[in-house]
Amino acid sequence: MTHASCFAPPPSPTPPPAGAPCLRIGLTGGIGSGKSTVAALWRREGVRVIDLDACSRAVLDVPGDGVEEAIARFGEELRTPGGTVDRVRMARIVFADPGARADLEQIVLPRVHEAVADQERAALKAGEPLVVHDSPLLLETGQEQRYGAVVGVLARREDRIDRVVRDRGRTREYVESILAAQVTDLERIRRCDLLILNTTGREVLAQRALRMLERARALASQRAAAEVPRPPASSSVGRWP
Ligand SMILES: CC(C)(COP(=O)(O)OP(=O)(O)OC[C@H]1O[C@@H](n2cnc3c(N)ncnc32)[C@H](O)[C@@H]1O)[C@@H](O)C(=O)NCCC(=O)NCCS
Ligand SMILES: Nc1ncnc2c1ncn2[C@@H]1O[C@H](COP(=O)(O)OP(=O)(O)OP(=O)(O)O)[C@@H](O)[C@H]1O
Repeated sequence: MTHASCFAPPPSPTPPPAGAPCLRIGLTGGIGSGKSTVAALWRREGVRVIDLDACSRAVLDVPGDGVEEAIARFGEELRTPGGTVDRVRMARIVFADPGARADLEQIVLPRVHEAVADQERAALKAGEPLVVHDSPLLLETGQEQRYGAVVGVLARREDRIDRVVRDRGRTREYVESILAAQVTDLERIRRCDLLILNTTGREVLAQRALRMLERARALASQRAAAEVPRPPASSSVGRWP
């Protein structure tokens, strides 16, 4: 697994630093699972959500040192006329080659980490009681111990493929190449504290998302109050509703 080396978790368990937002919840899920939809619903409830995919996109979509490092590694032919990185070509390269993907992660993930830390500081300054990380690679990068609760979103493989093809105009092959780079659903079930099943329509998803927000908040509060570290993955099996 290449992710961990460039996005190494801090020593665990990590108590929040003095004055830090007291609760931190992780929201994760594979491509097209509905994680951003859940994040949007939580935002509408007034929760501060930090979007790690957005932080990641900002590295390659804004001309600057991240773009230059990526171009130096992958070649001038990936530079767009606007001076950013051609994401479609980059996706073709890195989702076909784990070594290339590891190189890109070495460039992007430390910058994502910095952007997240900045946003956490802003949340702290604003006195937010809760921060959610919408973090697609939370499990792949072994970050569970940083969170009071980890919520996973699951959906059927075929629904996920159909939705990304339909809503983002990408090919089935693109989605499948990304699915192969992410942890399996079984692994998500094993390692998340709570799961949201996105297996029907948007209305049901909205109800489940709101219910799960309260459960996650309660679990994180409970652990914080008891100063109980998050248990290792094996003991979270079977804890989903
Ligand atoms: C390869 C890139 C340019 C492709 O861009 P594109 O616009 O096609 O995809 P987008 O970023 O919207 O991601 C699409 C899906 O792939 C997932 N994904 C992105 N990077 C990775 C990765 N390294 N491993 C597994 N899944 C990934 C995303 O979570 C999302 O579900 C881009 O995904 C990227 O820069 N990835 C490396 C940085 C990274 O690991 N980001 C993950 C979030 S911190
Ligand atoms: N229950 C649902 N019914 C219909 N469409 C849905 C449902 N849930 C999500 N979608 C749609 O499926 C697509 C994927 O959802 P979303 O963007 O929330 O997934 P994601 O997990 O954030 O994906 P990614 O990690 O690739 O960004 C979106 O276009 C979203 O509007």
